[in-house]
Amino acid sequence: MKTLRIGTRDSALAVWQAATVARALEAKGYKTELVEVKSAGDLDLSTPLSQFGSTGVFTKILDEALYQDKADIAVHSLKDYPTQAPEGIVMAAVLERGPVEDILVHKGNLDFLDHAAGKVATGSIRRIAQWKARYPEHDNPGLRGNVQTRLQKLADNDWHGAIFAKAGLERLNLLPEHYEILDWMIPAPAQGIVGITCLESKGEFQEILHEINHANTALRAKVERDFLRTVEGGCSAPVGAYAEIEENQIRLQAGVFSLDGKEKVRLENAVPLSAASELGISMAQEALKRGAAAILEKIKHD
Ligand SMILES: NCc1[nH]cc(CCC(=O)O)c1CC(=O)O
Repeated sequence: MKTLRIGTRDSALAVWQAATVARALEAKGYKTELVEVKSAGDLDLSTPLSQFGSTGVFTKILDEALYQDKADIAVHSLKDYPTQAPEGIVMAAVLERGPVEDILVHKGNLDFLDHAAGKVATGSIRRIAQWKARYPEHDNPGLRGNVQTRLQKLADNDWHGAIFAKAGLERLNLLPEHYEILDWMIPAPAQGIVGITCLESKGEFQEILHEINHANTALRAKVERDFLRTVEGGCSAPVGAYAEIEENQIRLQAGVFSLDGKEKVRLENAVPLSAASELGISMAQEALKRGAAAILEKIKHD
């Protein structure tokens, strides 16, 4: 078998994720090499992410690498990958989920949480909406860039804290001394999950990737992303979804939030594993009926 070319973005986190995929494949006896590419989302740090229009700003460049046969497979943070894969591309495997939580990195003093002048930086509309729901007086300065850049910006500014995915910091050994797990914040669908794509036409790569697929993680990701796909209708929306498998059941917690934090629809439901394929979709339909449709319509308008 020839060497598998693994496409990855060139950020430290992306390379860590791709190297982890490489190790898993090598443990199964395959040879690998990394092919690093830059993405538009990494190059233009001045534009807020929400203004790139559609989802997939980080991921298109790796889709291109597959189409152009520059890579055989491509490694993504699954939460950044569109819920509908582009024509001819399949999400062929996921690795076992890492930490799923959002965390608040702060400067050693949490007193600001009780004060109106609190400043907590994040570039994610899902995080802003949930933060505003809990701390309506606080300011949420925008924050973009890779993990190291964002930690540096926090250090350089007068902000009290900034929000991160625990997975990203832990994977790079950058978890700082002062942080709090935000157990009340619903994570992004598929947060903490590494996904691997290849061309649909390449059955041989799909079979290889199947060998490293983590089935439990794949099921949780499917339910969370089914919820997102059903509510979102293509735009990047403030949506959280978190699925857990317990014995023979799968439980989904999900939420859709208005940007000012004033409106929210939160749901939680558990069903037998045999009904997992319907759970995300039916809960999304329920959420839309209970007000999520109106929240999302307003966001599209503004
Ligand atoms: N949107 C950027 C992004 N994409 C994946 C991760 C971290 C790994 C993960 O959540 O799977 C991050 C950083 C963050 O959200 O703080």
